Amino acid sequence: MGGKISPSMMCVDFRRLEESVRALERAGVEYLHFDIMDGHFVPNFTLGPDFIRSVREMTDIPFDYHLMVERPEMLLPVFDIREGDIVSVHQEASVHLQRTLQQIRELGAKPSVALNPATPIYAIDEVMDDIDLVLVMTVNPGFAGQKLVPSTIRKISGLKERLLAGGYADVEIEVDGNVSWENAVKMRQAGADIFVAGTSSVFRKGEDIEPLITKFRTCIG
Ligand SMILES: O=C(CO)[C@H](O)[C@H](O)COP(=O)(O)O
Repeated sequence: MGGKISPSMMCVDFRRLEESVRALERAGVEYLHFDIMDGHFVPNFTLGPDFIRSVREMTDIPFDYHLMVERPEMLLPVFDIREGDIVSVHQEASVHLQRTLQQIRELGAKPSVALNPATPIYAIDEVMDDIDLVLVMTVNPGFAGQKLVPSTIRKISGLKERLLAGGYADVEIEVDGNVSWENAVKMRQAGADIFVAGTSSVFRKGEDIEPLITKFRTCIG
């Protein structure tokens, strides 16, 4: 099975939101990635619950919530989280990480831990039974259009080996940050399963989304 695509909704042209969602549906993307930033955990503010709910009314594509916020457990109730959605919380931001992951599971969603580039993979050893995914940040979170942190490619392959050796082959690896055509190929070879596609690949000024998604699929096939 090929890699899955989760387009970064902070990179959409908001003036053409509905049109973009329709194009993503036609292109068959597996998820929509919502970058939720609180101005504390990361130095930026982005998508809030009202915006995300308005997209929920447009489509049945499963949502991929990426909470780049402090104390994510406080915010879980404000989002319309549904069965089959992904919810990622940062290891660095959640004091009671295991409890938060359980809360996500109880909502019927797939619990995921996100790791900043400087966070080692062993930081999630004690919650391996509580997760369906690991989100490896390949840039420092906060802004689109950044350059890849090169050591994160090695981190993806290290994580893949650790998952296989530990009996967690079903845990998927998602990658986010400068997932360009070239970087996506390297990330796929290293073991990534789900690719957050942003300004580096499928959201380019003046270009149609569908052919860009088709091209992106050839990189993660
Ligand atoms: O979470 C993010 C940054 O924190 C964005 O999803 C991502 O970086 C956007 O993609 P690109 O790097 O391709 O512009």
